Amino acid sequence: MTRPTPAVLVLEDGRAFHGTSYGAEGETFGEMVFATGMTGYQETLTDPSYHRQIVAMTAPHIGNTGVNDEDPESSRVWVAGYVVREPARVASNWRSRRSLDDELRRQGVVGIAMPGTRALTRHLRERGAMRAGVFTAPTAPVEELAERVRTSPSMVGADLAKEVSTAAPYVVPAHGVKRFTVAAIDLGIKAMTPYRMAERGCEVHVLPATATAADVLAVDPDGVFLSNGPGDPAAADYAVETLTGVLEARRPVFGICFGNQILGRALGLGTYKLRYGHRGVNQPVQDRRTGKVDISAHNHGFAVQAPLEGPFDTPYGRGEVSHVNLNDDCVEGLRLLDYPAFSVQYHPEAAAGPHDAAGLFDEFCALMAGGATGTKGEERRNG
Ligand SMILES: NC(=O)CC[C@H](N)C(=O)O
Repeated sequence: MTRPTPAVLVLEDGRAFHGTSYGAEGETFGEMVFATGMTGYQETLTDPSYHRQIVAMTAPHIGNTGVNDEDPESSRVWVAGYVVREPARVASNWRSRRSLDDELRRQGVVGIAMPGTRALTRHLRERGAMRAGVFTAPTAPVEELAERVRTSPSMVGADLAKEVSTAAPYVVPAHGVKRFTVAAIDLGIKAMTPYRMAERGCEVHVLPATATAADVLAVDPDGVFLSNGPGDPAAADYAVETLTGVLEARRPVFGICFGNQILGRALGLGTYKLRYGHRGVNQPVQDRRTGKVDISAHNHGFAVQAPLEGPFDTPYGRGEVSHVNLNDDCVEGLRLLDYPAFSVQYHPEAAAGPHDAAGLFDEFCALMAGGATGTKGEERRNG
């Protein structure tokens, strides 16, 4: 048996964790984040929102069910690096096609298996988000590697949606009878999202991140959807501009995660970086209209700054914070009261994850069925 290759994870503050190489060998840099889901490592790895992030899994065994060809959320692994405690020695599942180790190697994803994932998570919770590097077979001392980590790009100010978005538009057909046309702006969309809309009779026209309002309106959509995506929402002015054009045209709008942040910005709200973000499948979110709590899937490092108490003014009438996270009171949803638009900071498409919030897609359909308050709705009602 060959000896495992040593590897080291180095944080920008100089803290280092030793282990062995997992996946491809080499070196990689990114923002260090931890994900707490006990299941769904394939969906995590292929979520474009993790672009340029090194993801540590807090669940201690990863790879147990191998890799299948059905669960990926996109055509490739997006994480910049992968940190696990103990890789499964045997992959066992009827859908498994290959081991996770092989898949990471095939896709050139550098990772580390190390005993310290719990210590790492506690460190990030105490010190906050920071950059990191994974180095296999390292030859330089840790302090030198930390110096290199400190010269790698920061997540604050990073405009990444364009790097993961589709190059060309495509259409996901409605399942069964078509009820609505949706224009979905792909800022890093996950495969499950158009699927959830298609199951509800939506024909989904997925458009590149740089689509203009004119491109969106050319689809003549009943509703416009803004997806999740990587990077700092404060850097995505083009998406805010497109959404502003859509809002001026008074089409119904629904946004998820990055989409929630972009809607917030279009309403004149700011965004900020959370201390260490929410990534996992058991975050409690309360719908403030009903008091109902959903257990929900999350992946966000930024959040919208909005007044929690009472409606606030926006260029499109009154808005309110519709959902809050019960762990930290962070804004988890926005809703306009005088215009058919809403968004959530979490993932109702939830694969993997709880399905408590799947009804939000029905709410979007109900908004589209009600028609826009503007031209298209009027036309439908009159014609
Ligand atoms: N999943 C997402 O859409 C993430 C949005 C944004 N990149 C954040 O980290 O907050």
